[in-house]
Amino acid sequence: MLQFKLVLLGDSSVGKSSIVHRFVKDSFDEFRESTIGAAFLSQTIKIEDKGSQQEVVIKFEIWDTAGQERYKSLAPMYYRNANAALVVYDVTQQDSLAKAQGWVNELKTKVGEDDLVICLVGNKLDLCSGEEENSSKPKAVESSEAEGYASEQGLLFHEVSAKTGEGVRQVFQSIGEKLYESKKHELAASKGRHGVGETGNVQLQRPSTNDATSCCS
Ligand SMILES: Nc1nc2c(ncn2[C@@H]2O[C@H](COP(=O)(O)OP(=O)(O)OP(=O)(O)O)[C@@H](O)[C@H]2O)c(=O)[nH]1
Repeated sequence: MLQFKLVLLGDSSVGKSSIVHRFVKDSFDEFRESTIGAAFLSQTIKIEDKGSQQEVVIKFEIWDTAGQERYKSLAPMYYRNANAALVVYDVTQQDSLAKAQGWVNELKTKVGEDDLVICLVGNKLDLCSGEEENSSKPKAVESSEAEGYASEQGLLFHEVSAKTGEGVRQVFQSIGEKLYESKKHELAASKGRHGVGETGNVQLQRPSTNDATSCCS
């Protein structure tokens, strides 16, 4: 089993916790409370090795950070040593894309582009479907704008709804596949350099906090 550390970043209320809860527990809460500090959850997925067509199990150790401004200084503690980052914005709030872009810049400066898979995620797609008359809102961030930015920056890009579940699994699946491919290349390169293979479980960076379950929203 491969283990990867993943962090969620983004403005308050964009739906970071809701995306994680949809992925880990397949549930959604209309009245979710804002996260305090950060929350930790984990989930495994299976991906297919394209060469051998064998299934590979990937475990994500997920740090869901608090988006409120007063917790901003804590974020480096959670993105340090991360293998992947989900940078989330709300498709109905243009400002939230600017905040997401700020996080992308910070990650690229502080963690480095080669060490981190970054996925830009536009959430709350259901609000723009026009199906729910009472809650429906105009789409403030066009897909082409966010997608163009993501491709310029070399990021993965997805639009999702934590409420309906649309697209959520694909986010983690595509991150898992990308991390697995880079891990394979890394192992092949190290095998070439040292003339020896690596077998068994591969442990990647772990969260630096001792008690992973101590802080929850
Ligand atoms: N309609 C709709 N509402 C959503 C969706 N995702 C989240 N919400 C709602 O948006 C609000 C904020 O969601 P959270 O998941 O707490 O947002 P967050 O980004 O974790 O917020 P912080 O913890 O403050 O950083 C909650 O009321 C959710 O029910 C979605 O996909 N569609």
